Amino acid sequence: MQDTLIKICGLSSRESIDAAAAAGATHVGFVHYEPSPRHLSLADARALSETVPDPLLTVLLLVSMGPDETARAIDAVQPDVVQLHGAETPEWCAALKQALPIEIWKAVGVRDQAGMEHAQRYVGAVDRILYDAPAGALPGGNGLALDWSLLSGFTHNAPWGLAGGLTPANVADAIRQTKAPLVDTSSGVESAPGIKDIDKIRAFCQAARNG
Ligand SMILES: O=C(O)c1ccccc1NCC(=O)[C@H](O)[C@H](O)COP(=O)(O)O
Repeated sequence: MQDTLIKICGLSSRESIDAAAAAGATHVGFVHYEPSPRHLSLADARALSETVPDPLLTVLLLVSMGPDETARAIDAVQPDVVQLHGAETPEWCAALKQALPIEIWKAVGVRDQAGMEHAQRYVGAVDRILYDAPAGALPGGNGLALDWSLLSGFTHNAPWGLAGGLTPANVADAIRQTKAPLVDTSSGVESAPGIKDIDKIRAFCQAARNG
């Protein structure tokens, strides 16, 4: 069986990137969304992404940005993946996927079975669907979990991942229950909003690898 992919999101320091790399994470996420405590300017996201060691992949998070702004952000940061975390439609995602040689992921907040069905509109339009809790104070990164039982018996027709409220204490259980091929965390490895905790990053990666 393939190892679970591990994304640590909302990083803002070289130290946390190095910790994620050393702990075996596969992806690191940079949030470009001004209301977020994890917001990075495009210049800061670019500077940090240049410090990301191979084979760690960089994910740029954008929220409901227009075409020109999106193109500017991607051009500035040069990520491996763009994670769209707002109201982006399947059509918009598909157009972006066609235009760019990088992966496009769509985060979708799901509350119930109908939400899971609705999310399937993105199959074929993106490279991965990331199932998250419904938006809270922020579109994502709220530390809220979705109902994992929605995923446990679900037939997936596209690559996917699990986000929302994952912590070092619950990630192994989440993987066992849902069989998620990728897990994503942000607030679960922080000591305060926007402040990553190196020990929690290590513990999360270890628990996910053993899950
Ligand atoms: O982290 C943010 O501040 C953020 C802001 C706007 C859109 C998305 C954001 N974060 C996304 C993530 O960190 C994760 O993909 C996901 O939502 C899990 O977050 P968490 O529940 O905190 O682990």
